[in-house]
Amino acid sequence: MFFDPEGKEIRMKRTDYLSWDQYFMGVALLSAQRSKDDHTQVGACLVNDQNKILSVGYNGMPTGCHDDDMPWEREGEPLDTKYFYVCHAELNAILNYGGGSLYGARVYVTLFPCNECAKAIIQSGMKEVIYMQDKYADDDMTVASKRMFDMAGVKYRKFEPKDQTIELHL
Ligand SMILES: Nc1ccn([C@H]2C[C@H](O)[C@@H](COP(=O)(O)O)O2)c(=O)n1
Ligand SMILES: [Zn+2]
Repeated sequence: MFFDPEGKEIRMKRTDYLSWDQYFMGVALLSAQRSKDDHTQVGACLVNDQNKILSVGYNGMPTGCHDDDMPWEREGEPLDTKYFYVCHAELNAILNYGGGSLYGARVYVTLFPCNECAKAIIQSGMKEVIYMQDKYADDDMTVASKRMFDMAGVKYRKFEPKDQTIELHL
């Protein structure tokens, strides 16, 4: 605390608050922590142009398909891997939204959208993707996503964290 010569407290404006990007990516990261995927946890947070959170999601098995009864393998017989079954974070966030149109919204996602989610993002009218990781950048599905985003006028940019940690004090 600081005081003026009369001993009166000088109030300082707080500067250590989260930016909108940090806040929404923080929500996406927290949502990802709900995923049972032992290899890649993904979280997504949909936000409107007034910075209101519309929906969140994470990668998980469809409702009624119990996590413990489903395969989480990455390799092997296709039917015995997770890929045919798991619902991606972005798609869950889109489907979890019960409020009408997502036109003009942006999506904060911890991993760059695959081609299937890219289609859903475009078709639901969202206009911007802010992503954290792009670990499958060289895969055809990501190349296809970027090709579609470019053609459809959906902007995408990498989230650049100021710090590597977001602290939660409970
Ligand atoms: N944008 C994305 C990309 C992937 N996912 C999900 C789908 C799987 O659960 C996992 C990827 O598994 P991996 O091949 O890395 O073992 O992430 C998603 O939700 N959104
Ligand atoms: Zn996807």
